[in-house]
Amino acid sequence: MDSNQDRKTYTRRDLLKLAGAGGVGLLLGAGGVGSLMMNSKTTASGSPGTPPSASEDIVPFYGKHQSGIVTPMQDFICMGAFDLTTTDVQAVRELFKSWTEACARMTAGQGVGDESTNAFLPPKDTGEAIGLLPTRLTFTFGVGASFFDQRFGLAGKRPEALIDMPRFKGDALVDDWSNGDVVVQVCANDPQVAFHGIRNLARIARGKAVLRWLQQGFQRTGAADPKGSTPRNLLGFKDGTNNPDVKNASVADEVVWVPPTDGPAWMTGGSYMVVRRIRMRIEVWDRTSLGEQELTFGRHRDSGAPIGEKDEFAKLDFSKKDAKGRPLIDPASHVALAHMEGKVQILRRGYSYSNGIDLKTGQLDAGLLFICYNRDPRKQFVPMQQKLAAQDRLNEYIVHVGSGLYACLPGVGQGGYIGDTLL
Ligand SMILES: C=CC1=C(C)c2cc3[nH]c(cc4nc(cc5[nH]c(cc1n2)c(C)c5CCC(=O)O)C(CCC(=O)O)=C4C)c(C)c3C=C
Ligand SMILES: [Fe+2]
Repeated sequence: MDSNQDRKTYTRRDLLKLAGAGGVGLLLGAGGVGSLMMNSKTTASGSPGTPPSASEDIVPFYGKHQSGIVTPMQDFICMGAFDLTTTDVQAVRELFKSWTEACARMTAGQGVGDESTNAFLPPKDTGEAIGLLPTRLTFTFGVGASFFDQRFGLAGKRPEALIDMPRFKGDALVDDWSNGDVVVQVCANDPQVAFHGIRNLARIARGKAVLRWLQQGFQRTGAADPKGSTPRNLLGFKDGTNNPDVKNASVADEVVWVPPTDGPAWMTGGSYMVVRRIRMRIEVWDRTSLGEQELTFGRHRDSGAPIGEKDEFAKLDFSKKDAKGRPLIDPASHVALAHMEGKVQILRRGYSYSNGIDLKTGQLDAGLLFICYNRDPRKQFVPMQQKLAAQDRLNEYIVHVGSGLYACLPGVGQGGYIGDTLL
């Protein structure tokens, strides 16, 4: 590494401005952003005790609702479920307090805990996010049905909507990839920042909780698609086109947030998160004709438009017929069924995953980490999935292998902690 001679000192804000203008590449040689940031006046983000980085990289952790639900999707996810190993509810409360503190710091671009200077102790922060911006890091916590079993004396507080998920036709669920006492969805625009988030939560949990399952996921990055068009799933189709517009608060209230009238009171402002790990039979799909693929979804692959239309956002009109009088959008297509006659909506927030290959078959182990939020899964996700599981043309190409339903806690106020309305 060269010396600091002749190096102009840039603030983080300077750097972000240049990045926005596309100037960083011109300004920096192979030493790149990291070296410049480490030598700049501001200490590297991620090192304990440093000031927060530029606001555009921060999604506030504290608020009425948890972030990571209606806030815009980031490019990467690292999601895991923990099983509690303690049976002491006070220890769970302490864990949730420690997690809150760590999340508030990490989302603000700081490391976990105070700076570690004792060479004889392991550092408090694991270090892989030192020098990295928080890249809109969010943490979203939920508790599963097992959180309300006899261990913590919370059985009376289990929400009625937190049902045991029914078995759906075709399910091939693996227990190791399902359920869990506490789920944490960690999203960021950098995979290492997201991984650092969940890794440090697991570290803090030592002696109180262990990871039961973990799944990383991705979508196209902002760098590859600066316009931010609808991302494509691994079957090549635009996925998310007809998601409800939750920027509109009344839509979010209708579809996502638990109102006081639904109860229990501690869930007001929370939501229910459904996770389905859905493996895709990619090799079969890749041998399927374009016509069949489009028939399966009810949309054109390249434009994302409903069959017979040109515009991705054209209204789905199931009454339209072709020259032979057959519906343009097949009634057994994915969108025709998932549309639920326009009466039921969910907020989808899924990511593609790729876990290498299945060593037994040599086939790709890849698919969709399907995540959705809804106000009451008994009225939204469950009837929708029942219909899809029974009739969807897409079922030929997918299999559900993991599942979880979680009560997503309300947001945390300053000075509060995750789950403080429940614990
Ligand atoms: C039970 C809910 C749903 C599951 C499970 C699900 C799996 C799944 N979906 C795709 C790809 C697409 N889904 C699309 C639309 C769509 N999907 C659901 C629900 C589930 N999908 C809904 C509610 C909708 C919107 C229906 C509407 O009213 O228009 C689309 C089309 C584009 C879009 O609107 O997003 C695609 C593509 C896959 C690959 C998959 C399982 C692997
Ligand atoms: Fe779908």
